Amino acid sequence: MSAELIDGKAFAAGLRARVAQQVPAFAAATGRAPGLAVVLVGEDPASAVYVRSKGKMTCEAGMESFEHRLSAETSQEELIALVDQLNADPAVDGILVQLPLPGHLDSEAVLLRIDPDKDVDGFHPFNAGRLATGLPGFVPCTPLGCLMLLEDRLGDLTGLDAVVIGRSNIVGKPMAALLTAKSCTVTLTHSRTRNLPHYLAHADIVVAAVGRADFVKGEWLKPGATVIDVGINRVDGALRGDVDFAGAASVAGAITPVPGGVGPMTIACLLRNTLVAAHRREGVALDEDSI
Ligand SMILES: Nc1nc2c(c(=O)[nH]1)N[C@@H](CN(C=O)c1ccc(C(=O)N[C@@H](CCC(=O)O)C(=O)O)cc1)CN2
Repeated sequence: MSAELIDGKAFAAGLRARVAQQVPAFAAATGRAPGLAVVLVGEDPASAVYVRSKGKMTCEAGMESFEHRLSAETSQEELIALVDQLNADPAVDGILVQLPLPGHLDSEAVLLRIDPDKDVDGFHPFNAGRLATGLPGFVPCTPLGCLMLLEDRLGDLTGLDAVVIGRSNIVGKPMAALLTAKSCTVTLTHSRTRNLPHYLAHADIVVAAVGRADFVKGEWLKPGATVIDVGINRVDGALRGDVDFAGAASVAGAITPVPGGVGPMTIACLLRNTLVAAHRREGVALDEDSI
């Protein structure tokens, strides 16, 4: 392996510490801590683990955690009623509905119901539009975390060739928008792109978010490329990324591991977005770029 390992776990710990540092001043100004409400419907084991971590890390940062665990049989009306209640609650600055929802629920309608100014997941179409047009809003946590890791390693991204693999609303599309805003030349590819290696051969930055274990091969990469692996695929009980790590690590300049790369950044960025939401809602000044 010649590639440098990008330690997302360590970077995320630093980000959570920077968030925590800001909480006492907010509390002094407003008489309360920033509040994050997380809604889990059903018993998906991975979701339950993520929700538990979110609650724990929210409290560790000195913020207020409101956890709502609903049964798998919860109706659309019940879930919408809870979102309405959280929208109206002044102690709640951020609302997150853990995905995926059970199949009988309409995720799009639920996400649309969240107050865009409390949408710390950045999934509401208002926030997607704000990102696409360069207006301040909330950026989805996983692509925001990827961008932070890229800027930490590469500094100014201007002019770099970036290939994003995957066109989901949660990762691929916002990732492409963020890199475009940083003046990269961005190619958004996906599982049906013809001749993916052709695009990767020129890419200084590769963000793989396609949801297929070991999909990206080392020989497709430009030597020295920075590779961000968003994939979390469970294969025979083990976690695998979307990138064939061993092959890629012998060609890339730097690469995120799975686990310990992008994953921990997701929750750290959620805490960051909650802190930002709280300050914006209360009209308290915050240097958002310093966090
Ligand atoms: N409403 C949302 N739902 C989901 C999101 C999201 O951002 N908002 N993202 C994912 C799940 N997720 C957070 O919710 C998440 C995924 C992975 C990690 C993480 O730290 N992963 C570890 C490995 C953990 C493991 O063993 O499973 C790592 O990569 O090192 C944190 C959060 C889908 N749903």
